[in-house]
Amino acid sequence: MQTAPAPVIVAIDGPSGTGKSSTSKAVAAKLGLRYLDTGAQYRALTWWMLSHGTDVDDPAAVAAAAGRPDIVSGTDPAAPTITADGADASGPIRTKEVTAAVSAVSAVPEVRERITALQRAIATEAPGGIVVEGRDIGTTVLPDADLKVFLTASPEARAARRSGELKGAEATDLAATRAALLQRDTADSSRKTSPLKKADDAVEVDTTDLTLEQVIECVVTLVEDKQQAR
Ligand SMILES: Nc1ncnc2c1ncn2[C@@H]1O[C@H](COP(=O)(O)OP(=O)(O)OP(=O)(O)O)[C@@H](O)[C@H]1O
Ligand SMILES: Nc1ccn([C@H]2C[C@H](O)[C@@H](COP(=O)(O)O)O2)c(=O)n1
Repeated sequence: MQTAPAPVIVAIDGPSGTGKSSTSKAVAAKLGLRYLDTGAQYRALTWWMLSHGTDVDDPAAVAAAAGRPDIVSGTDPAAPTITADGADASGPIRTKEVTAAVSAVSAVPEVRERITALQRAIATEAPGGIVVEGRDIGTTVLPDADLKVFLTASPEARAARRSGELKGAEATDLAATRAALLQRDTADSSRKTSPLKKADDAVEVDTTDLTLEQVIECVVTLVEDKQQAR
């Protein structure tokens, strides 16, 4: 009788716009794994705080509200979902207001403690394995992951990619897009608790001159190599 392969845990980290979400979703779909977007969890909590009058610039107020909403992530890579107290947060979490506030909210230790516990529970319960993407997955959330990947890309490439997703005047303002993502990288890398950082044992993939399909293929091969080596 054949035994089912042991679940595989894949951690994908990197700065904003390096392709973590697109790559992770596609890799999970190809390999039959679950998928968790941890940035969406921090964004959903930020959205809930903004909608409930929490002063997101006051770490004490953020800490006090950190445990209040129920944040639930659906982990099907073909249709990931995110809700806060039952409300669909998938649209509102992509607004400029949430993007501008999420680094401050996610820097608060009580927020990280709560969201990290959620992430670990989801990863442990994933049947067959999971691809988890974020900033501190390989270093803090899942330090025993079977494979850790750290995606990078030049600021110019990342700004051009992000610009392609925006509409109207925002889409053409490459310099402003570049400045905003570098500002978020600086905040995420310099916070005290669990900053954005490459794990020592992560494989770094520079995606600047790679197509999305090439990056996906590269990560699928890395996962398959790990599975075969077990
Ligand atoms: N290698 C690539 N070549 C060209 N475009 C890409 C590549 N990888 C991703 N993209 C595009 O860049 C944009 C940003 O990608 P994605 O959202 O996956 O990045 P991310 O690292 O998850 O960003 P964030 O951390 O801000 O959520 C998307 O429009 C995506 O289609
Ligand atoms: N593991 C994580 C994931 C995300 N964050 C914070 C920092 C990001 O700026 C923000 C939004 O993430 P994105 O949707 O752009 O991937 O959430 C974090 O601190 N740790």
